[in-house]
Amino acid sequence: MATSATNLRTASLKHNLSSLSSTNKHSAFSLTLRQPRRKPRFIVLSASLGGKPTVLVAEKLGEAGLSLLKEFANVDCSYNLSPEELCTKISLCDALIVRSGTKVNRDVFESSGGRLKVVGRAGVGIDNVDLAAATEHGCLVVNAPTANTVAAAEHGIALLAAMARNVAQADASVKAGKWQRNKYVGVSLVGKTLAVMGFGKVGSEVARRAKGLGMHVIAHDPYAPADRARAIGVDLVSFDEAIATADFISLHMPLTPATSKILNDETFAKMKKGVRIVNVARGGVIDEEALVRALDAGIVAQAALDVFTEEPPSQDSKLVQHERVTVTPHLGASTVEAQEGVAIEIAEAVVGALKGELAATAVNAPMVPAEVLSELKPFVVLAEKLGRLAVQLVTGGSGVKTVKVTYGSARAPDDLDTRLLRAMITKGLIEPISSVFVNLVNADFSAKQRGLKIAEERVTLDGSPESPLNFIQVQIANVESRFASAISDTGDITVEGRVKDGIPHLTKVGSFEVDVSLEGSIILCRQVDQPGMIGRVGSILGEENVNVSFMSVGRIAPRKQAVMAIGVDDQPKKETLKKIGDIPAIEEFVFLKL
Ligand SMILES: NC(=O)c1ccc[n+]([C@@H]2O[C@H](COP(=O)([O-])OP(=O)(O)OC[C@H]3O[C@@H](n4cnc5c(N)ncnc54)[C@H](O)[C@@H]3O)[C@@H](O)[C@H]2O)c1
Ligand SMILES: O=C(O)[C@H](O)COP(=O)(O)O
Repeated sequence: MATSATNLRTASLKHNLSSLSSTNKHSAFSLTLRQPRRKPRFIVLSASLGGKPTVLVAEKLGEAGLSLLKEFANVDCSYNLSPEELCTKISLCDALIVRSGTKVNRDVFESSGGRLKVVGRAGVGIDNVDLAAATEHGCLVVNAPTANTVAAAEHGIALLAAMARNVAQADASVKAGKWQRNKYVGVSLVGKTLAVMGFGKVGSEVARRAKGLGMHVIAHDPYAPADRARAIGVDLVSFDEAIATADFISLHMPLTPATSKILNDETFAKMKKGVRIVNVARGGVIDEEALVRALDAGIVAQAALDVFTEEPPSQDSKLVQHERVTVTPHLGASTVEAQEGVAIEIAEAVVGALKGELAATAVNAPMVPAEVLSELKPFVVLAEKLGRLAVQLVTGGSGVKTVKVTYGSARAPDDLDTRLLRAMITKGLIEPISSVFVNLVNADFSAKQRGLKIAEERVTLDGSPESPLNFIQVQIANVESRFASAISDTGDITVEGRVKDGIPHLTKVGSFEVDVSLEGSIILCRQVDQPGMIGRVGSILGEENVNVSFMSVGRIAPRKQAVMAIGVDDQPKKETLKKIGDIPAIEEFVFLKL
């Protein structure tokens, strides 16, 4: 077997391993442990002793939700509070409910003096809530992820049609006393190709509706199951094919490091001249300055935008003022029906959390006693990072649907509870590709919702059962990889890791053994093994001031193919990665964020 023949040599260039904590924005919440045979509970209100808890509703909430809240709590509806006013009020509140317009930052949690126990986000995105601060202050955050899906999809379709027929521009013109019938000739939707970018809850509803309008719908979503797309007559295609063939592009992916400014000068240049763009996802997925350039160059004929990098955008924004751009003030979720639904969903979640019940829409997780965490903590970090790595290696195929996790342990099967580890692998697999937040409470629910099946297998090893685990292996079946060497003999994307001296390490990629600590980010290169490779890559990174934390090379045999794993503290620039790719002996490489 390739692995047993692998000759592992590790060039440890620099050890900067002081912190075990993961650097991604959600990981601070991932350390929720299930205590065996005990039902986990969220924090229970202490401030409500002897009376009803107080819920501050800081943005308008549907009546049905308010009624539910009032049955259980004193409800203070105070809208348009300044940051200072919010901080003053919060010390008297046990829960806070907001939409996207209120910044719930660290100051809010600090000002609460420990009384604030639950923040409810009446909607999907929680970009406006400081999750790290919430968890540090023992405050649970819950959201309402499903009730506004249809509203967002309908708004996408409304913008699509309004844009194609110049509705907003023509309306303004008539109101200004003009009658410009020739100026506002539109384009038809029927028979045109719509590319839905992000085929999740909202994207698939948009696709369904666009089919009804007679459009030819394609979709790009590397993680969506092909059968779900097929079921509504949509072809899943690559990113390049989607943007190059579309007459209309509608964006429905979450804002993640991978999707940030995914529409930029380079990608606009690949689009059909005269393409029309709709964005009801998040402003940050478009490079807004590049969009203005593409509009002025005639590449993009029109755009219709509900969301902006900064909200509200500045009044003199060239994009907002552009005559071929239609804008709305983040109205995707704003229908009477959606807001009633969201209000009920969030009120139930907040009341449940105040009672100490588990919430399926919990975004973070409760703090747990340190002694419970201590044994599994490094494996929890390892599990999440392996999930993150594995999903970032996927490029296509039938979607991420089947994941096999193998735990190698010397402990008896009932002496190792893997639910936390499975939850963290699920978190790692789902979060980089969606707007869903996963923790121990909602992991299985989130996986099921996405049609993701996680099969677990235990391999009982000889040796001392002192450590709970020897290794964790994560395999994704029926997918293609953007790093072909990550596919092992079984045909699956395979990554394996171990904990060494308390630090999680990546120890196997595909059939290649490597050894790199799972911190910062990782570059994987497949190369023809030869002298000087570590030095060449190391000096390119050094010249660009990218700090290398670890480097190792796993090879099948001397001078044959090898995989080099390089841990880096900083994100290399595109040009730096290109220089590495340009080294003749390097056959493929990939940059992965942990
Ligand atoms: N304008 C509004 O008021 C409004 C309302 C609701 C949702 N939203 C936004 O719409 C977006 C979608 O929400 P949702 O509820 O459908 O989320 P979702 O998680 O159900 O769907 C997101 C989809 O994007 C896919 N995806 C991830 N990375 C991708 C990539 N690089 N390329 C292509 N696809 C990728 C995921 O696989 C997933 O299927 C989110 O950004 C959400 O915040 C906006
Ligand atoms: O994230 C969401 O749910 C949407 O963007 C809607 O945000 P809103 O509740 O502020 O309208």
